[in-house]
Amino acid sequence: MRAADASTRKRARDDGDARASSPSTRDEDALWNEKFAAYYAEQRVCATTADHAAMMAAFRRPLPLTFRLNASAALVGSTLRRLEGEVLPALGDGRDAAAPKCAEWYPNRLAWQIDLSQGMSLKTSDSVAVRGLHAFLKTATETGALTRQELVSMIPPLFLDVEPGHLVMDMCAAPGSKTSQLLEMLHEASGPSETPRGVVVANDASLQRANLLTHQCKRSNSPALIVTNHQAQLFPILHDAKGKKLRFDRILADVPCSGDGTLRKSPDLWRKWNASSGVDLHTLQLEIATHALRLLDVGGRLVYSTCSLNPLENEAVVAALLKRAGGAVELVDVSKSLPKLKRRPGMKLWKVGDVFGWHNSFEETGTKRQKTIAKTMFWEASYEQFPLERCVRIFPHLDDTGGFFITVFEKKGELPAEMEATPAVDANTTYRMERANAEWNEKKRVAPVMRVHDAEIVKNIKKHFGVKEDKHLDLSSGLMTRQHSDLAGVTPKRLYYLSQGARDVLTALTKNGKNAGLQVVACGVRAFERQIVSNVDCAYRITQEGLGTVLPHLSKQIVRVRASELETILARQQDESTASRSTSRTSSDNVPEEITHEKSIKNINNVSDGCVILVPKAKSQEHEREASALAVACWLGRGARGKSLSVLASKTSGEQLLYQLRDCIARKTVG
Ligand SMILES: C[S@@+](CC[C@H](N)C(=O)[O-])C[C@H]1O[C@@H](n2cnc3c(N)ncnc32)[C@H](O)[C@@H]1O
Repeated sequence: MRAADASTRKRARDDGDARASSPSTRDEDALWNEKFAAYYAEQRVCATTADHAAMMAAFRRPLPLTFRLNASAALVGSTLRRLEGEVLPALGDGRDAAAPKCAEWYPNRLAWQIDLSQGMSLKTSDSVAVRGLHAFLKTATETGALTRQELVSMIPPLFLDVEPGHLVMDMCAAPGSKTSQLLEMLHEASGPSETPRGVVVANDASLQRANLLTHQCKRSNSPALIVTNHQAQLFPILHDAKGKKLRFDRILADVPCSGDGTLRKSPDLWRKWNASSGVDLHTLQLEIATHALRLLDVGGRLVYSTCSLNPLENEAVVAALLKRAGGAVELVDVSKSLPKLKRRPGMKLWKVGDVFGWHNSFEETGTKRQKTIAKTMFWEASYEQFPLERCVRIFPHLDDTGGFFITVFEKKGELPAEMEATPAVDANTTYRMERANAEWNEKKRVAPVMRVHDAEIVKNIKKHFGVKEDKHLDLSSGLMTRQHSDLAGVTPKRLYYLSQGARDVLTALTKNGKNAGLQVVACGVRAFERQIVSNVDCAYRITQEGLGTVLPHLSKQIVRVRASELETILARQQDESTASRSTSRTSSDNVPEEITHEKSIKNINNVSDGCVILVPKAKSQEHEREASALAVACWLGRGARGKSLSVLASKTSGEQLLYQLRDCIARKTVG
């Protein structure tokens, strides 16, 4: 056992004591826990006393505001220009914030860090620049262009190396910041006009948190998302119709943990932390990681991560897993990935301690304590063979972040039989899992898991919108609903589109060909919505959320308009005063008043009433993608004032689209 060096610990605290120089808005005395400092000095998570002191000092400083722009958003360029050109320069004089920093290790300048002056509230600040930042963050977040996320939390998905066809599982996913990042990666890798073949299954044991995740990830408008509610360590083993195991290519196990790396964000932890914090979850973490390896395909990657510093939740879990797997998995050396990320290697040696003190071995630990202390927590000589230095440790003083731990595994072969054996499940749970589909997915109707059986519904949509199907869009098998569409007289309210991978998971079975009992909270993207109007020959309209998926496949009901015409329509939705209505119209006016150019008039006369998609004219072929990303779903109807167009997108989406349209007009990419 290593001797605790009291003087080292004292120095660590003294060197790290930032209280004298800190502003007084936070209760600085509350930002310290002697036992925490001593525990980690003894564990030697930092190699030197000075490093330990720097870590402790950094933990006492508030965390900067951080966010990430969505890389797969077609107009990410315009969001970045707005950020770098308007929002950040306004903060420029240093009064409200230190100079904003772009995280250099994150691809394409998409991750940012802003250190607001202490005590400054985004919402209620007196500063116009800070309120401008708040408004930007709010709109961009609501429209899915941006995610507020801690920098360290952005690392695990980057190490997963996701490809478009991958079946991806996020085992402990709520509230979902990493899930949305994974979805973005799946879409970005697929290309602009293609639906990814793969899926991200986002699971969480808490139904309440799974619902929160659904809400967060709705902004991704992705047909490749399934949200489930299972204990990750009991997630059903899935099989296809031929009885072959359906395994995942990529798995993220961002497991529940003591969270002591988040002290900067959650100062309450200073008071709550004790030496048993890292002990309580070790066994669950190991069970979740073990099951992750069962669900993973050979050749696949598992990323295990925690926001804890504690080796009992980190290296001890990794080493026990490697031992169990007996050579079937290896640690991936990611030292060359994200080269600008400041990191430290994993620990090769650790100790087991809790509120009762340090324990030399499992056998020496009293029976009372053995209830919480597990054998797998203890370091063993056989672990020397494992390259645990390949684990990645992030400390708050390295790059002004929280603390974090990440490990990347690759499955090289089948697991040993005793590890492969599905965890013992009691009869109640088996019964519940078998009944789950009926209970969850039909009676409660919480998720759109029923196929649209009525072929007429699909045929009608395809005909009305001139849908050209291919491997990226297959409405006949990809549309799902919450209601049985095969019952007489039922026209489901909403139709959701699911990627091929999402459908494969949703229809998967148990080994014996029974219903796999997936408890599905949400899935797919809402693509069509019922809107029955007497003179319109299709009972469904396209939603703005679904446009990204279906637009590349439509040949009818698309209207090319001038960018200025679309600008007027969107400005009117925002009640902009310049967009005033003309008063001289009558019901005989056959063209909406915003459509004034000859060619646009011809185009709008070529579509039938009902749902139409307005797309601004691209200035050249190379700007077609930008123009398509500005497409707006509208309703073309007739009222007392003649023909009119109303925007179907929400007002917030309209605001973002209007900003992006104006950006494209200024850059002359649409006209
Ligand atoms: C560290 S948080 C995950 C954060 C998330 N990955 C993100 O980036 O937003 C851990 C999550 O695990 C969930 N959880 C706890 N026990 C679980 C279990 N046995 N199986 C699955 N999820 C569990 C919690 O509800 C919590 O949402």
